[in-house]
Amino acid sequence: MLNDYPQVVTIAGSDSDGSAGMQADLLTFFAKQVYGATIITACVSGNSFGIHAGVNMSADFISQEFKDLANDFHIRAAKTGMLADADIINTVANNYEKYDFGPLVVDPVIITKHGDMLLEHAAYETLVQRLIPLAEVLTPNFFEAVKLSGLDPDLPDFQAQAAHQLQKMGARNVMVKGRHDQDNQTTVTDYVLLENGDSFEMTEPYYETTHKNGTGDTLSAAITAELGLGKSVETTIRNAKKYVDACIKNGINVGHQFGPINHWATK
Ligand SMILES: Nc1ncnc2c1ncn2[C@@H]1O[C@H](COP(=O)(O)OP(=O)(O)O)[C@@H](O)[C@H]1O
Ligand SMILES: Cc1ncc(COP(=O)(O)OP(=O)(O)O)c(N)n1
Repeated sequence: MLNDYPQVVTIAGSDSDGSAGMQADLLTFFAKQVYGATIITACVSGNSFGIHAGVNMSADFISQEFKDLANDFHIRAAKTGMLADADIINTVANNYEKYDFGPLVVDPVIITKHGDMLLEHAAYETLVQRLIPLAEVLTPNFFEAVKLSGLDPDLPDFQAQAAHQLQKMGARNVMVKGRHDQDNQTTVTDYVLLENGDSFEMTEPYYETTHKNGTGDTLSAAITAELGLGKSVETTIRNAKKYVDACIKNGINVGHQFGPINHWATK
């Protein structure tokens, strides 16, 4: 007998240290009990000290990956991660529009929390024009929300205003993740604006740890997995936040500087 698991796909970069990128996505898909396929856009080489080299896949190769999956699989939800440049964004948008891969979670990956650039500056406009309108759920971190919305991060209600701005730019549901770079911080608050105009905040403790690579990928992959399982957008976002919180809280001892989170964690 063959068991049935929903099939989902991550359209993202490979990160050699396994802490982020499609490796974090696949670990999350496995933990969430969905089958994960991959459309690889780029490969970066690095370790817990940072990223040291990278190569991008060609547009033809990425299109072939889409075609091969579409010809054989029933993909029920998809997410994007590192897309590297405008050419790759256009290729991904064109192919996503061509095939039925279910709802799209767009994690607008621009820079890692350690300062490594994963998207060319010249590609921001393409991200806005081509990908944000395709997003069922858009999950910018605080920095990405500043870049994409153009709003002043010091506004007292910056996250809410940015979420509304990004929704006007075409994303159906927007989660603007909270800052976690401030002195004496005790909590992190993410802000969510749903398609119907409802909004809510999610606050969890702030964990002071060197092991938090891949948090954004894990969150967006968990949302994708549960969309693939047929859950509502609000439920997937709430559950994803709980999952990533557990993954950060119960760390694992891997790497000598900035390590991964723990995808085995459940609470
Ligand atoms: N140190 C931390 N303590 C608690 N929660 C965190 C911490 N770092 C990130 N998070 C949470 O992890 C999720 C991913 O956010 P973030 O790390 O900002 O994304 P990205 O990896 O895209 O920069 C969010 O829900 C955020 O609130
Ligand atoms: C290939 C690749 N490498 C690194 C990242 C960054 O992961 P993310 O979860 O977005 O951010 P950090 O929390 O690790 O800074 C990526 N998306 N893709």
